Amino acid sequence: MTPGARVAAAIAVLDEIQGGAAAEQALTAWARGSRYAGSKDRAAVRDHVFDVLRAKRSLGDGSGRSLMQRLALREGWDIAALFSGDGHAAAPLSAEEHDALAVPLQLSDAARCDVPEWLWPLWQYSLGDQAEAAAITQQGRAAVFLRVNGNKATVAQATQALAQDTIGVVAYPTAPGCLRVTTNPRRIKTSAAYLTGLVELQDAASQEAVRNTPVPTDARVLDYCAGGGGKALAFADIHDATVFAHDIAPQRLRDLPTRAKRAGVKITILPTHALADHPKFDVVFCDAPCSGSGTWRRTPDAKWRLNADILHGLMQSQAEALHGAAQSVASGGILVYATCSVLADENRNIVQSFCFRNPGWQIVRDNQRLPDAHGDGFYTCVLMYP
Ligand SMILES: C[S@@+](CC[C@H](N)C(=O)[O-])C[C@H]1O[C@@H](n2cnc3c(N)ncnc32)[C@H](O)[C@@H]1O
Repeated sequence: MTPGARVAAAIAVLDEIQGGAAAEQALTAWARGSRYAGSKDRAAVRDHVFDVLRAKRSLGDGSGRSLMQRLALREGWDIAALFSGDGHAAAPLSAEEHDALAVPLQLSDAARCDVPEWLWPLWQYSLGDQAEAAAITQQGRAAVFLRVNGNKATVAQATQALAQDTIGVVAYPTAPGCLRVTTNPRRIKTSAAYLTGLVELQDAASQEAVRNTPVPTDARVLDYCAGGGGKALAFADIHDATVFAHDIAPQRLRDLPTRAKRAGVKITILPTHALADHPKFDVVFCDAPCSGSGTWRRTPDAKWRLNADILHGLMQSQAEALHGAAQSVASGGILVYATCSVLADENRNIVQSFCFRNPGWQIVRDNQRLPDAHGDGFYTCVLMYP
């Protein structure tokens, strides 16, 4: 596909999304109907679509065609070449489109920062003087990070293995075992280093959260909201602990045995009925469901789908998950509440209300990490019942 044809394809996909389709579904449907598109074409179209979605409001929130025109303008691309009408490229700009593009958009602060209008007051309340910077960071792409599985390889060995699949990485100063991918991130899942368990895809902020959790030697650790098991795998790798995984939705755990085998670690899955009778744990990590507002660079359409009702539902789930997780903490143990959100309503406010309703629990420390070049936004709070 020519660059113009890729832009035209992105316009069609964006029109589907603007019409209500989910981004991944719209991209999959386009790929299925476009067998001529190779992997590089699919990647390029996906990049266009996601680049627009991260900044949809500041690009005018119009049709796919106008969004792609504004993206091209912002990026300094040759608009006449991309909208040439040649082959499968989109039609040339009309005189009206030229005129419209020449006029800067009048944007509210929320639109300029690509935050939903209804959320802007909460965003500002949560992030204070970092509100604009954190939002603007999420208009761009996120870096890709790997965790070297210390059971299987050193950083040098993993780096060398990745290089054999032409994947470039740099070791990351903030966390031992953390690598930032510099070239060919799309090859990771088919690389020998990944398939043999030398590395896991995991954001630097998640790695940091697990690494910074105070885990006594030989502790029993429960990943209470384990989902795909990313945190459980990291606990088993980073800490000298026996690791258990639980999730209210057992089907979410289905890949964990395979992942654990690949990583060469042991993780015991505990279904809900087994948890109540199980001896309690020294550390319970509660990675609660959330808006993902610290990860919107990677899931930008989630930003635009969030509304007040959904947020309220998430806050109820968070309170329930934290309350449930607390039941499994052994006397003298610790409870960690975590989300990949930056909103106070999903983070400190949930923990404070839990402490208010459960006297005795105390916050030892909490940390709100904001999205930046070094990882996602992520909140952690360590609690104890002294
Ligand atoms: C943010 S995801 C977890 C991501 C996972 N820890 C990882 O690193 O891949 C939240 C998970 O919490 C689970 N969940 C929601 N409410 C729960 C509850 N009350 N008890 C246990 N798990 C819950 C959801 O099914 C979901 O898989």
